Amino acid sequence: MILELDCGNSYIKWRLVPPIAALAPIDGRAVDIGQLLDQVDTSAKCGLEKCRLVSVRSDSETDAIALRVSSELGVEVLRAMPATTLGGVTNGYLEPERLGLDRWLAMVAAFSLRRRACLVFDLGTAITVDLIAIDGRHLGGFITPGIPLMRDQLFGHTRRIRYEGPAESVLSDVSPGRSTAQAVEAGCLLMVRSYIGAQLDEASARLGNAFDVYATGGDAALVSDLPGVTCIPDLVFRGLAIACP
Ligand SMILES: Nc1ncnc2c1ncn2[C@@H]1O[C@H](COP(=O)(O)OP(=O)(O)OP(=O)(O)O)[C@@H](O)[C@H]1O
Ligand SMILES: CC(C)(CO)[C@@H](O)C(=O)NCCC(=O)O
Ligand SMILES: [K+]
Repeated sequence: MILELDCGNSYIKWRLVPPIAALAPIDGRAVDIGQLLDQVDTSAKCGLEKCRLVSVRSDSETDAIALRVSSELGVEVLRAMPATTLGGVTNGYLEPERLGLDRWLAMVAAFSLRRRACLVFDLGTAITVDLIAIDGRHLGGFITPGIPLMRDQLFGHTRRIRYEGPAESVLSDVSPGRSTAQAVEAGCLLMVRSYIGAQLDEASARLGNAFDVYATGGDAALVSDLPGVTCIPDLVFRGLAIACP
C-alpha cells in the first residue's frame, strides 16, 4: 500500500493505493493530522510501503505532518517539491517556487492525459484556473475565493446572514432565494458557474479551439455539467504519483 496525502487549506485528503491496480483505493479526508492518523491507522498497519505528500500549508506545518506520519506509521515520506518542468509541463510563474503545488500537480496530471492544450479548474477553499498550451507551457492562471470562503465572508461581515448547514436541495438550485440559505447558496453557486463559464469562453483566445477542460477539488461537481468539462476527482493525486514515483 502507498499512502497519498494532499494537505489543502481546510482538509487533508488521503488515500491508500493498493499494489494491485485492479483494487480500488480507500480514501478519506481529515481536518488535522491527529484525525488523519486515527482514520488510516488500522488499515495502514498492514504493509505500508511509502507515503507521498503534497502540501500548500506552511513549511513548519508540513514538516510536522511529515514527521508524525514517518514516526507513527514508520514509513518514508516523499514530498512533492516546486519545479520548473515536469512531465512536459513548464511552470509559467516568474518565481516558480511560489506556484501552489496542488495547482502544479493537477496541471502535470492533466497534461499527461492527452498532451494537448488544457484548462484546469480546482474548486476547493480557493478556486484556481490554470492554462497550459499545447507545447506544455503553463501560461499562468487565476485565483479567487471558493464557495466556503464566499459564505464565510458573508457570515463574518453581517449580523443577520445566519443559517445552519444548507440542505442538499439548496446546493444545486439557482432559483431566486426565498430564505437566507437559498439566497446565499444560489447566489454563490451562480457566481462560480458564471465565472467558470467566462473562463471557458475566454480560453480559446489563448489556447485555440482544441483544448481539454478538467475540473477537480471538493466542489468540482458544481460545474461538471458545463460544456466540455471532465471531472477528475483525483487529479492532484495523479500528479503526485508522477512527481514522487
Ligand atoms: N466530504 C466532504 N467534506 C467536506 N467538504 C466536502 C466534502 N465533499 C465535498 N466537499 C466540498 O469540498 C469543498 C472544499 O474543497 P477541497 O476539499 O477541495 O479543499 P480544501 O482542502 O479545503 O482546499 P484546497 O485543496 O483548495 O486548499 C467544500 O466547499 C465542500 O463543499
Ligand atoms: C491557491 C491555493 C490556496 C489553492 O489551493 C494554493 O495553490 C496556494 O496556496 N498557492 C500559492 C499561491 C499561488 O499559487 O500563487
Ligand atoms: K486544491
